[in-house]
Amino acid sequence: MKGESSGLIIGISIGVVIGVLLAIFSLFCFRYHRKRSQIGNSSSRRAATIPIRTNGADSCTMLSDSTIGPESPVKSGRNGMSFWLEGFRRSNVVSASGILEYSYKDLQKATHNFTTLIGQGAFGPVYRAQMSTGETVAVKVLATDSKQGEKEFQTEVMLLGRLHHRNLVNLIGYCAEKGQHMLLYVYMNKGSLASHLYSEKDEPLSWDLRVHIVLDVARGLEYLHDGAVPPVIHRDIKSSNILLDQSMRARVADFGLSREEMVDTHAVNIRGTFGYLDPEYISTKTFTKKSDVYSFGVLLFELIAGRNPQQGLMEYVELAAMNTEGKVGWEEIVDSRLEGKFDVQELNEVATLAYKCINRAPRKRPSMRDIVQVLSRIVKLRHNRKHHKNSLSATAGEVSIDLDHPETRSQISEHRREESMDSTVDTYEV
Ligand SMILES: Nc1ncnc2c1ncn2[C@@H]1O[C@H](COP(=O)(O)OP(=O)(O)OP(=O)(O)O)[C@@H](O)[C@H]1O
Repeated sequence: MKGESSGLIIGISIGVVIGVLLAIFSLFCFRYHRKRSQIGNSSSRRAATIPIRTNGADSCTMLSDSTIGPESPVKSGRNGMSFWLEGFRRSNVVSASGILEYSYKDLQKATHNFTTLIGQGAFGPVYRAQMSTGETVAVKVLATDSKQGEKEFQTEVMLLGRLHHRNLVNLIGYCAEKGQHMLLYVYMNKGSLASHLYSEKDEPLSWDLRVHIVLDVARGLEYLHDGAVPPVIHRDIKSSNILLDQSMRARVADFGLSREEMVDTHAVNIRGTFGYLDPEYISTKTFTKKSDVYSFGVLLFELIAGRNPQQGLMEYVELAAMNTEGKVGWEEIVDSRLEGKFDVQELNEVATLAYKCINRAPRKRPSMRDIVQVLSRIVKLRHNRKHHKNSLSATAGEVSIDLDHPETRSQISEHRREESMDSTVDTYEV
C-alpha cells in the first residue's frame, strides 16, 4: 500500500515536471515565432511603403546607402534570426515602423550623461552620441515642455521610418522612456550649411561646391515630393536644415515640420521660417510642393549671395532683377567671399532658375524634378568642360610637372575630390 502511494507520488511528480517543461518549451516556440512574424511583417511593410522610383535610384539608394550603419533595420532585417538574436543582445527593440528603439540608459551612456551638446533647435537640444558599436549618431531630445513634442515625435518616427535617401538625414532610431522623446539621426560631422556660409572661421565654400550642394538638396527634395508615397512636403527648407557630411555632400534635415500631403494640406497656423516662406502660403494658408520650391529658390539665392534671407536678401534680389529681367547680369549680387572665382554662365543659369522658383504664381514655378534636371545639366556640362580641358593639356604634353611642389600636390587632391564628386553625379543622372 505504502509502495503504491509512493509510486503514485513519483508518477505525478514526473508528470508535473514534464508538463512544466512542455509549457516552457511551447512558450519559447510561441515567442520565437511571434518575433519572426513581426520581423517578417516589418520588412514586408517597409517593402510596401518605401517608394521605388521609376529610375530605380531610390531602391538602390536604400540598399547601398553608406550611412546605413550596422544597427540599421534595413541591413539587419535581411536575416530574421540573426537580427532577432542581435536585437536581444543589444537590448534594442524594433518599432512598428522598423526603426530601432534605444533604451534611455544606453543613450545616457553614449552622450556622457547628455553633456555632448552640438546644438539647440526649436524642439530641444541635439547631442553627439558615441554608440557601443563605435558608430557616432546625433540624438535630438524633444523638449518636454514643447506642446508639439508628442505629435512631432509620432509624426517623425512614422514618416522617417519609411523615408530613406542619400540626400536626407535619415532617422536611425528613437527612444521613448522616462517621459522623454528622442530621435537618433545619422551624424553629419561638417555641421550645417548656414554655419559654413556665415562663420568667419570656416573657409568660404567654393562656387563649384555650392552648385554640388544645391544639387544634393534638390535631389533630397525631389525624393520627398515625387519618390515618397504619399508625397511629403518639407515645410522648412533653410540653410540651417541642410547638413554636410565628411566629404561635404549635403543632406536635407529636420522633418519636424514635415507632413504627409494628404493629411495636412490646410494648416491653421503659419509654419516655417521667416525669410523663406512662400508669400502665397502666407495669404492662402495652403502649403503645397511649390511652397518648398519657393524656399528652395530662396536657398539658391542665399548660396549665390552669401546673405541671410532674414536680413533683406530678397529685397536685394528684386533690385538686381529689375536690371537683369531675371536672366543675365546676376554677377552684382555674388558673394564677395568668392573673390570673383565663379563661372559667369553657371551663375546666371543658377540665378535664373532661382528666380523662377520664387515666382509669385506657384504654377509658374518649376517642379523639384525640373530643378534637378537643370542643375544636373549644369554640373554635367562643367564636368565635360573639365575633361575637355584636361585632355587638351595632356595632348599638348609640354608641361613638366613637379610632383613634390606643395601647390601641385594641393591641385591634385582638389582634382581627386572633384572627380569623386563628378562620378557620383554621373551615377545620380536621371
Ligand atoms: N544629424 C545631425 N548631425 C550633426 N549635427 C546635427 C544633426 N542634427 C542637428 N544637428 C545640429 O544641431 C543643431 C540643432 O538642430 P535642429 O535641427 O534641432 O534645429 P535647427 O534646424 O538649428 O533649428 P529649428 O529647430 O528652428 O529648425 C544644428 O546646429 C545642427 O547643426
